[in-house]
Amino acid sequence: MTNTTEPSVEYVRIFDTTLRDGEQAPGCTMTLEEKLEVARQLARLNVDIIEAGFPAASPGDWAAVHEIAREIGTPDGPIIAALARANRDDIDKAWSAIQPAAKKRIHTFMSTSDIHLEYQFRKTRAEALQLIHEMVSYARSLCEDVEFSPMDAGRTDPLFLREAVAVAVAAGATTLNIPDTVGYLTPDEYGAMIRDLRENVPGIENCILSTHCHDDLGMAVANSLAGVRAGARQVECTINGIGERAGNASLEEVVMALHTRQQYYGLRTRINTREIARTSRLVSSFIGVPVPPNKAIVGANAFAHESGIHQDGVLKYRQTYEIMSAETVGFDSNTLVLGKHSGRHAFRKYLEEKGYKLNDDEFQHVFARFKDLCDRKKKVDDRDIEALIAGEMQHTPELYKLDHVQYASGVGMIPTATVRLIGPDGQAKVDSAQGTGPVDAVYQAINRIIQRPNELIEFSINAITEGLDAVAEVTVRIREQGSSARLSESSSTATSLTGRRQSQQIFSGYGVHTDTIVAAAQAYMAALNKMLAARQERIKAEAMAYSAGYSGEATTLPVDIFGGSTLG
Ligand SMILES: CC(=O)SCCNC(=O)CCNC(=O)[C@H](O)C(C)(C)COP(=O)(O)OP(=O)(O)OC[C@H]1O[C@@H](n2cnc3c(N)ncnc32)[C@H](O)[C@@H]1OP(=O)(O)O
Ligand SMILES: CC(C)C(=O)C(=O)O
Ligand SMILES: [Mg+2]
Repeated sequence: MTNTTEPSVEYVRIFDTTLRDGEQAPGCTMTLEEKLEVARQLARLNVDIIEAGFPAASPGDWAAVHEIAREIGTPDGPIIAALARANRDDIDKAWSAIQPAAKKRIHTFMSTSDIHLEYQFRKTRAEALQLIHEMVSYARSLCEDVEFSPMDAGRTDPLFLREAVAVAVAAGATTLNIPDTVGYLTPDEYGAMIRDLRENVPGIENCILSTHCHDDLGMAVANSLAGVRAGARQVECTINGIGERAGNASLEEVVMALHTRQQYYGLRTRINTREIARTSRLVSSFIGVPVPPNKAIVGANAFAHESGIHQDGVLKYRQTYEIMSAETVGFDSNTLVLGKHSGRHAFRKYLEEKGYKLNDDEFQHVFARFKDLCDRKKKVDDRDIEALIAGEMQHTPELYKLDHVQYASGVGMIPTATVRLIGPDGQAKVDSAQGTGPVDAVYQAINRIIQRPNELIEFSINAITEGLDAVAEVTVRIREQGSSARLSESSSTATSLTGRRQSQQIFSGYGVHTDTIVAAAQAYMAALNKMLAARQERIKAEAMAYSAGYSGEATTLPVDIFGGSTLG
């Protein structure tokens, strides 16, 4: 007898059928190499039994089972099982395929529900019992570890189910797997079915009872756990819950329920839970079926918190909103996702982790802009936040504030824009202009208000993130025109007072917004504000120099430093 058939109240065997029932799901077929890789990972996960396939289905299936038995079925490795219908040929193929494994199991099955017997098999109950007896005996004559499944047990007359299971036990089955093949039962019913068999089938106490639940009504995991509560000590399940139709009980959910609620179930598995996430990713990538984000245990959101209240709680004490840790199932850590529902605690923590040092004002300002961005953009990621902070870090003196921008442009239209700026005196100034395009129109309208001649020497636009709601990042560089000032960006005002002609100063500005034209307007305003602030500084410095007795040529005339009457 193998170790899996030793009775143990404490221990639940995990029978993984990803490579058999899982692979039966439409679109989930795997190549031999992929199956082998999954089997390697299942061994790392430490499952007790790998159902490697259905060798009679095709030569390819036989070869895959054989290869898995050879490589993975080591003495310390899992039991390698193969499925066979209740006929000699299938059983022979299963048996030959698992030969290389140190620990082998033949899993044979036969329907017991009236609906299957009458319509699919065209057999009487008596004929079915006879077949079960013959084929389990035959399998047992080959292999000491034989599992029998009464297919569609969930819809089988309970008294006949007792009889069928009793026949299989008498014929030498060591594991009795009770499938709810069509996912019809509720947890109460499934648990009662297992309990009934446990209490009424002679000899069952020497066998392992097993669950095999399908998810047609979304109850596969709950049913499996009800079976365990009723005495089952093997659970058949699949990675990510893949399998026929709506799938099987998901391995990760069953295992983590037993792990997390250990006190409730009083049971353990041998699974190395830290391998769960990796196994899930591997299977998902091979079958090309993504794991839904809200999938329990392995979904991208399973350990992610976006809402501010939850983030605040988790930051203060993790268990406030987590019943298990992400690390336990093999993720690096839980995540605090920054988004529309995030609060200041999480945003501050994020900035700290990224090494940003913002003072309180900057923080409040960036946070407000972040929330504003979240309202306009579905997914705000690191790059968006970097852009927001870069914008904040510009420290541009906002002499003129962009208060309103509106534009109209399109085929057959003359691009037109209206802008409203709040000036240094707090007064709103509105103007409109036409341009060669919407950006040009906006810039012309701004120029009409500020009236500070400048040359646009660089305009670059970049989509920071992907998608239609991407954030646009605009950088502009302008050069002041018509001023007698000839200062390089790095030169000091004192140097200018020497009257030496130097390269004209260049000012850059940066804007970020989901509306490209608004980002362009912000960038231009940032550059203009820098230009005006620099001019203001120069005027102040010259005034100080004159009052201190300087008598050389003036570079800037101290008239209205902001507006249109400024002399150049
Ligand atoms: C609930 C489950 O998951 S059951 C497992 C399902 N898995 C598969 O079906 C694996 C992939 N299957 C296959 O490749 C093919 O169906 C094969 C190779 C197994 C059989 O193919 P075919 O011989 O062409 O038969 P087909 O699939 O059309 O019909 C199934 C036959 O098996 C019989 N059968 C089904 N289950 C069993 C069983 N447990 N014991 C004995 N016979 C069975 C059916 O009655 C039918 O027999 P019939 O031809 O005498 O009517
Ligand atoms: C072959 C059996 C165990 C099965 O997959 C089912 O009945 O769902
Ligand atoms: Mg099944």
